[in-house]
Amino acid sequence: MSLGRKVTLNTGATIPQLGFGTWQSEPGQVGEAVYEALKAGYRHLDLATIYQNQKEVAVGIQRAFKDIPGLKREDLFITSKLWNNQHRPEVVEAALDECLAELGLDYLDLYLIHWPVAFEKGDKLFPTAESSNGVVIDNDVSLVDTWKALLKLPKSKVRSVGVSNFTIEYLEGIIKATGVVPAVNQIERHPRLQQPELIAYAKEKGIHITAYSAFGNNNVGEPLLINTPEAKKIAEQVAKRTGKTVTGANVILAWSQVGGHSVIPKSVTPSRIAQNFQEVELTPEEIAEVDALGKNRRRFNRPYNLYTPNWDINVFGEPEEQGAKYKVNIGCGTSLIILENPAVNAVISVNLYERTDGIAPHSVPLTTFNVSCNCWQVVDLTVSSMEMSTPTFAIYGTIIHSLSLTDLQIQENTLVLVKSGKIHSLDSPVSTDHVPTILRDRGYTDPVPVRYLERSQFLIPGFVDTHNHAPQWAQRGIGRGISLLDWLDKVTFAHEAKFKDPAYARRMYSSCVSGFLKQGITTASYYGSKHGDASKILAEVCLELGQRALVGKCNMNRHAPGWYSDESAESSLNETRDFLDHISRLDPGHDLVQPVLTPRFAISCEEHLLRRLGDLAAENPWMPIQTHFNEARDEMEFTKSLFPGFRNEADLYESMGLLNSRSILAHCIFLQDEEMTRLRDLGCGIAHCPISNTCMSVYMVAPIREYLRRGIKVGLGTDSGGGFSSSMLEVMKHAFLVSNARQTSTDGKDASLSLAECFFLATLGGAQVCGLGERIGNFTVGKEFDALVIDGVVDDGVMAPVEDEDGIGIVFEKFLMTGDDRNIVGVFVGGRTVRERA
Ligand SMILES: Nc1nc2[nH]cnc2c(=O)[nH]1
Repeated sequence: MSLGRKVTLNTGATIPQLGFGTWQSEPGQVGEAVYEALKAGYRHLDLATIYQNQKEVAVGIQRAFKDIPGLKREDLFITSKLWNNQHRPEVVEAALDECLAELGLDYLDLYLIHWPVAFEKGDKLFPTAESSNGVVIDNDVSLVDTWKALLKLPKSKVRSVGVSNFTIEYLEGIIKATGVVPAVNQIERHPRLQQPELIAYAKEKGIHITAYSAFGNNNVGEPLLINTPEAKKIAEQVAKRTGKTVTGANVILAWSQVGGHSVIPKSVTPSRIAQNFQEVELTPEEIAEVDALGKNRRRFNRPYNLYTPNWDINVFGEPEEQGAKYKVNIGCGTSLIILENPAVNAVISVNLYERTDGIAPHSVPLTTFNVSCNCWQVVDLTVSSMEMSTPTFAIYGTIIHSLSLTDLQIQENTLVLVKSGKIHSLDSPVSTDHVPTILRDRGYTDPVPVRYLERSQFLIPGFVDTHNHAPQWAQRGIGRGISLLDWLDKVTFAHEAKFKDPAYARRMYSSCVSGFLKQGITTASYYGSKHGDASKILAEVCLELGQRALVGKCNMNRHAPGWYSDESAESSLNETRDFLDHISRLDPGHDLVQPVLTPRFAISCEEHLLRRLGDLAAENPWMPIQTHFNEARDEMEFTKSLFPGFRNEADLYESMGLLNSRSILAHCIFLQDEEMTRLRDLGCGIAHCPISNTCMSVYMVAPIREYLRRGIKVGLGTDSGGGFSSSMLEVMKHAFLVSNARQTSTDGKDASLSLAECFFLATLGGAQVCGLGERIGNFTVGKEFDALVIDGVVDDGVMAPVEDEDGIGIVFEKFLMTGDDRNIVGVFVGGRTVRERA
């Protein structure tokens, strides 16, 4: 029998590792074969439009539904593939519809881009021109274009999307451009083409690998791998060891799944279909014997010079493909350098153009610089999207931002000019007629792209989340109404422990960071898990997706289960140092990502560890520090019992060298008078997290008005997962609500926070708490352009409707109180668009 193993994709769907393939299964046989496979127990079917047999496959599936008791659509995992003449974005959904119609299905479990090669769009599966004997390549549509189109496909029609025959370079390109990691890469893989680099890359990114041509290929006159004497010998050994009938095919199929991959053998012979399903497990020695079959590397499926009609394109970058005319058009960050006025040995001027649409270079040069050159050349440069210089552009419309706690500015008819990621100038009010003159006055003779906001739109600074536990992304909403320490023990540690697995970490962090960006959080101060490696991945994901972030490896060497605790103070420190080095190498200027020292809280750190972290803080006088501080009564009492020699938590952390103007102190519910004075004098910041504070066993309200009155810096935090919401709009509302409760409980002494004050705390206040007040938080000239385009009128939103008589102040209030991420239609970080709602 099959071992019935399934693995989880990065979309959360599960895929059976042993599947059934239909490539090269003739119509007339394939329907029967699929039916036999389903009867034998296969539940994963691999199909494709180009196999031209899907209508018959459909018959086999329907017959199986009738004959196999209890078999339902949701029991099957069905993959199909977009063919090469369907890459143009405008035809992708229609192609899927056609595929579903052929199969008689409502949805696919997985839809793949079959090849990183686009053919001319149209009815012909292999379009050819009279002038050549090869297929017509359409190199004006890029992989990024097609991938984006797949990402837009409705979930109702396809559950997961992925790619096939993609190299690392192509995967990198589409991930960098969209931030979305394909669920699957289906590749030729067998002992003679093991592809270790691609496998390692996929593991790190959380991409599942499905192997096709696992037995080799019988089109080329070479024996299938399963029929080689070596495979047969291993099969005999396994048969002897297990007492089962074992074929070479069983051996190769078992080998193919090592590492969690899936494999899709094809057969139309019922006995073989059934025998392939009799799975075996190999010992490490047997696996090594199969590995050894790979001595003579062989790729069987290379379109250039192998397929008929020929594909004149270099897909895998292998020596055999060097003569190909075309290279794959990846799309992301592919820029053209066009040399102007070239002269031998002269310094010449170069314009770097961004290729924005995959069709033609954008007409606006991103930047101009000089190089020495001694020949004519046009160079194709590949630059990652983050490395690419940010374009100059302007936005015209209403801007809303805070200059201070009490000064909210609503400025209509404003022109914001953004250059090199920063706010170059801000003119207000100006009429649209004057925009060209202003840009000329600023020295722009070439056209600068200007985005004119619509009447329902306005610009606000990006939100700053001062307290966020990235590894709690999947546990949001779990475990309310219990005490903090119980919640950590019963819910949280087990969730965070999963980040030991880098593939899980990458998958979860990609989802988390893009989820926060979508909600307008352009800066987050993240606690990682205790794992240094996973925390590095978190920082990498922030960089890749373009989010500004403080990222910390959580220090915790006691009062947590052994399976989720740093081994010792020393190992905790070593891992932290290694983590800091890594981040400094990743982003040496801390332009986007910087490390933050993160002792979880005093309960989880021995005194020695706290002191040594204090030393690290002193050695790195720029580095922020974050911890939980006076969050709950049980936590405070336990801390006191562990550190009886200190008057309070402020005294404790200050003595350890962890309290200064770089400290971000989460919660601060119960501060003694002396502590408030110390926080103010030392310039510490408070991360106010009203959602989690009101979700535990006790309803806790931090006296924010008092802190503000005393001049202590305050920002807002989602505290996502302790807080159930990852939306700063929700946090602002809660901040208002709990301040209202506080107003009542203090008989009006602590006035509630106004909406404008909450907005300040979510933007500039948060930036100040994170030590970024000079760089972001509002639209002061010279600051980096971290901004959100808000639209009060979106088709699919639920914000209170904007009425004709509503002034912009009312629209803003409606957005803060009733809007959500659907109203956030554009997100910029450092002048780069990191999110755009279609
Ligand atoms: N809210 C919250 N408080 C903590 N104190 C220590 N760890 C945590 C945590 O993960 N969340």
